Amino acid sequence: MTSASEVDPEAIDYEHVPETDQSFENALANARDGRRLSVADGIELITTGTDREGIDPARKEAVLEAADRRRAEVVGEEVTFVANLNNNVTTACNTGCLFCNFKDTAHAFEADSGIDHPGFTKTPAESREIVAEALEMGISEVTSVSGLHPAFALNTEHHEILRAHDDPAREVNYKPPAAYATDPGTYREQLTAMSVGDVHLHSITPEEAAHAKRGTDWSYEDVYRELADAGLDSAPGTAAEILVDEVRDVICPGKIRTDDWVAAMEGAMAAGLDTTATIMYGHVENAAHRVEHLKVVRDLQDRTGGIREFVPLSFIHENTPLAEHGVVDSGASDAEDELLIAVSRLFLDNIDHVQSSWVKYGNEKGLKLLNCGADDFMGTILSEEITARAGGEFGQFRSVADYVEMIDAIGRVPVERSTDYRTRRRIDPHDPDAKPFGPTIGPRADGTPMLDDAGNPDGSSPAPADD
Ligand SMILES: C[S@@+](CC[C@H](N)C(=O)[O-])C[C@H]1O[C@@H](n2cnc3c(N)ncnc32)[C@H](O)[C@@H]1O
Ligand SMILES: Nc1c(NC[C@H](O)[C@H](O)[C@H](O)CO)[nH]c(=O)[nH]c1=O
Ligand SMILES: N[C@@H](Cc1ccc(O)cc1)C(=O)O
Ligand code: SF4
Repeated sequence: MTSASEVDPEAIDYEHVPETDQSFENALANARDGRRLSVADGIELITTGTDREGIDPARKEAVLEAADRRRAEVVGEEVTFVANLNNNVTTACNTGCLFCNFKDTAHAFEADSGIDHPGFTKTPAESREIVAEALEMGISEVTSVSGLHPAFALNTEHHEILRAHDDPAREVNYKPPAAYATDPGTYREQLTAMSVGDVHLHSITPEEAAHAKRGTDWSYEDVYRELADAGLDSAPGTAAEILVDEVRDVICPGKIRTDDWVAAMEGAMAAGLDTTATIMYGHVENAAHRVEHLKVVRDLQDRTGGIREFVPLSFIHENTPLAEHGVVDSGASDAEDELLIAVSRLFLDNIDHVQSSWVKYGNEKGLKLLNCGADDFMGTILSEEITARAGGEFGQFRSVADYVEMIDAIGRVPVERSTDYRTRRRIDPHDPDAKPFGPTIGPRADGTPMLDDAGNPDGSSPAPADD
C-alpha cells in the first residue's frame, strides 16, 4: 500500500485540471438566474475565473452573494442544529488513509500485542450505557462512525463466512474477536445496543458497509436492510473524501472507489434509509476535482432523492501522514472554504441543506459560512475524536444556549431540528420563558440544558457539601 512518504506532490499528474471554455461572467449569470450549473460553470465560480491566477476578491463576493440569496430562497432565514451525540465505537483500522489520524493500527489491539496505543474499542454494553446517559440529557440523534476493526462482522453468519476463508487476515481483513483485548461485537449488536428508546441512529458509512459485506456476495441493500432491522435510521455519507478516483489513489488507496461509494449510498436509500453526503477537501485535489465531486453527488440525488444534507469537511492537516511527510503544509484557505460552501449551494440544486461544521471551521468562520450558502450549523455532538486527533482545536460540544446566542448574533432564527429535518422547533432567543435553553425534540428531552456552564452534563456536579 502507498505510504505518504512515497507521494511526491510535484509528480502528481492529474487528468482533471481546472480549465474550461466557459467564462466567469457566464457562469455567474447562470448561477444568479437559477439555471442548472455545468461542471465548467462550477469550476469558473469556485476559482473566481480560470482566466486569472488566484482568487479575485470582488468576484468572490459576487459568488458568495449569489449563494446567500439562493439559500434564502430555498430555506429562508432559519439556521438549524441537532441535539446529538457522537459515539464512535473503535479506532482500530488497517485501511491506512493518508489524511486520517483517527485510526490506530489494529495489530496493537490484539490481546497479546504488548503495544501501548492511544486508541479504544467499546463493547456493545459500553456503547449502550453512553447513549442511554446522553438520551437522559435530551439528545435526539446518535452519530457513530468507526475504524474498520478486523473483528467486525455484520452478524454471526458473517463471522462464519469470514472464518471459512483459508487465510482470513490476508484475504478478507478478518481476525476473530478472541484475538483482541476487547470484542467490539458485531455491527448488528452495536446498532441494537445504541438504538435506545426512540433515538435516531445515524451510522454505517459506505466504507463501513463495504466492511460489513466483505468476503460475501451480499448487496449493499442487503447489508443496510439487516442493519435497519437492528435499529439503524439513516447513514452518514462520509468516506466520500473526493469522489474522483485519481485523487482517491493518492489519499486513500485502501478505500472503496467512487462507483462503490455511490453503490453503497444507493443501497442505503433502496433499504429505505435517508443519507447525507460529504466532501473532504483542501489537501491534494484541485478545483476541478471539487466540482466533479459535486456532480457525482448531484447525479446520485437526481436518481434517489434521499440525500437530506451536504456536509463539507475542510481537511485538518496538522497530525496527518500527508502533513508529516510534507505532501501538504496546510488545509484550505478561508476564501477556499467560503467558495466551497457557496458553490455547493449553487451547484447542488436538488439538496436543500448545506452544513457549516463548527468542528472544522470554529465559531467565527462557521457563522460567516452561514452567510455564504450554508443553513445548518451541525450538532451538539458532546464528544469529538476524529478532528481533535488530526489537530483540530474547536472543542467537543456546543450547548443549545451556545447555538441560540450565536445564531441570534447574526440575525437569523435558531431552530432545533430532528436528523431528517422533519421536526423543527423555532426558538425565540428573547423569550424569557424559553430560558434556559435546552433540547426538546429527543425522546427524553424536556428543555433542560444538556450541559452546565462548565460543559459538564447538567445535574452531574456534586451538590455542595453541607457545613
Ligand atoms: C475517520 S472516518 C470513520 C468512518 C470510516 N472509517 C470511514 O472511513 O468511513 C470518517 C471521516 O472522517 C473524515 N476525516 C478523517 N480525517 C480527517 C481530517 N484529517 N480532516 C478532515 N476530515 C477527516 C473523512 O472524511 C472520513 O471519511
Ligand atoms: N455529526 C457531525 C460531525 N461530527 C464530528 C465527526 O465525528 C468528526 O469529528 C469529523 O467531522 C469527521 O470529519 N461533524 C461534522 O462535521 N458534521 C456533523 O454533522
Ligand atoms: N454528521 C454528518 C457528517 C459527519 C458524520 C460523522 C463524521 O465522522 C463526520 C461527518 C453526516 O451525517 O454525514
Ligand atoms: S478514514 Fe476511516 S477507513 Fe480511513 S483510516 Fe481513517 S478510520 Fe480507517
